[in-house]
Amino acid sequence: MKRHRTAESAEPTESAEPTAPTAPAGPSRRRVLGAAGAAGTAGLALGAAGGALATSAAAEPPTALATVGRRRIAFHGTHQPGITEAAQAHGHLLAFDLVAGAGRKEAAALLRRWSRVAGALMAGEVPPGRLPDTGIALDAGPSALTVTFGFGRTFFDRTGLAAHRPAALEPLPPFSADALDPKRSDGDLWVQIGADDAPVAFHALRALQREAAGTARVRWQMSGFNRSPGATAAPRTARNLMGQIDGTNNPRETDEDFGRRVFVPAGGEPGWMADGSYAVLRRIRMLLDDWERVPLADQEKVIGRRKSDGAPLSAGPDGTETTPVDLAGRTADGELAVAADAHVRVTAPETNGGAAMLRRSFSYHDGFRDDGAPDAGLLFVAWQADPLRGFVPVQRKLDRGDALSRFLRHEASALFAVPGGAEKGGYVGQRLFEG
Ligand SMILES: C=CC1=C(C)c2cc3[nH]c(cc4nc(cc5[nH]c(cc1n2)c(C)c5CCC(=O)O)C(CCC(=O)O)=C4C)c(C)c3C=C
Ligand SMILES: [Fe+2]
Repeated sequence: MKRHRTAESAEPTESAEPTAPTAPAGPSRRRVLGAAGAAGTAGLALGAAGGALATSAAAEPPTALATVGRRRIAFHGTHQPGITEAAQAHGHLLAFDLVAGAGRKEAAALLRRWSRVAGALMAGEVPPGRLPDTGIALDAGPSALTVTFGFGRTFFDRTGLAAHRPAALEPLPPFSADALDPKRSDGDLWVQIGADDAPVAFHALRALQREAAGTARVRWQMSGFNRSPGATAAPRTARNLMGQIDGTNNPRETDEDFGRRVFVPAGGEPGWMADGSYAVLRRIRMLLDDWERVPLADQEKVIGRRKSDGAPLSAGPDGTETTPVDLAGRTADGELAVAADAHVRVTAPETNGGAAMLRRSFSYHDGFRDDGAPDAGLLFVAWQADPLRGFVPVQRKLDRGDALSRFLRHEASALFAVPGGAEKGGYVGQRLFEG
């Protein structure tokens, strides 16, 4: 009988193949469940709580996982996971602050524990931990889980590592449209979790939070979502909560300059950030009540693309999402086809001295505000080798005159240094702590 891919059993498919094998050799969650009651394996692996959870399961070999559960992404590698892969259906973004008395040694130990836990979780295994596993993700495969770790500006002072702080972590400049909540901004440490299954994502969140106890405390947490795999007939670019296809003109891994735009080069400063990247996070609330009153043709002018299929307004009726935008294109009346303040014109690399970033965002909905408006929008996450040559110039330009900005409120902001990936047997940030 088929089993899903685990560290012990490989059943590769194109989408399930990790780019590199993961190190932890913990028991597969489904294998543990299937073997419950047999030779006490489950009790050993899960502790008392997990063993109790598993006793009702039949001692049968696990059946094949459905597509969503099978997909496994490697934890170890040149870059951390969660940057270049398509954003998953469920995401959690969390910032932690070190607790009083926790310094460099404690932080390094935490990153070591977090890396072990993340590697196991991403392989679909029961994570090692100081407490018995919660069992939240029992039965499920890896489900494309990724866990990504970053360091905020304040981390370096608190750990005596100020001399190693990247210059790129200078605070972002203020923008006129900012209405930032400091309690939901910044932070010493950042964890980005994504998975195509909601319990798998929450399981990771709890496992990582529990490992932090005594060293770091959650400062803020935001949860988001994207379309579930399989919801469309074929994989499509995501839509945001304004209904637009969003992500079309992202840099592609096949672009000649992709690596240079997104990742810090070897030989870059500081040395420990080689192969790392900088993540800018903005919680951007959408004024959906206002937006939804705007007629379709005007909504399309705001962006510069058709809503139905994402084709640029500079293309004719046969244009598609992938038709290149012609910023000089004119309508029959001689007007610019993509308006002077259209979002795609204002943000295009051509109008920003080549500035580009990889956008990998999650939508969010956190209920309703006192006035009845949805508290909903975009957890905008932008990846770049240098925020001063990616996010900052583009946001400055948006601030000065972008048709979309009047429907948006930037409510939280953070910037994190995300080091390169961990080697097998190593941990994220090792070069910072030990280099
Ligand atoms: C500072 C950078 C950006 C912010 C903030 C931002 C917010 C934001 N964008 C959309 C919707 C769309 N953005 C699109 C394209 C696009 N956006 C940015 C940058 C920021 N967006 C860039 C660099 C680009 C690509 C420009 C290009 O090269 O053509 C699009 C069009 C489709 C696409 O290419 O992705 C949409 C739609 C929202 C809703 C939003 C804040 C909530
Ligand atoms: Fe945008």
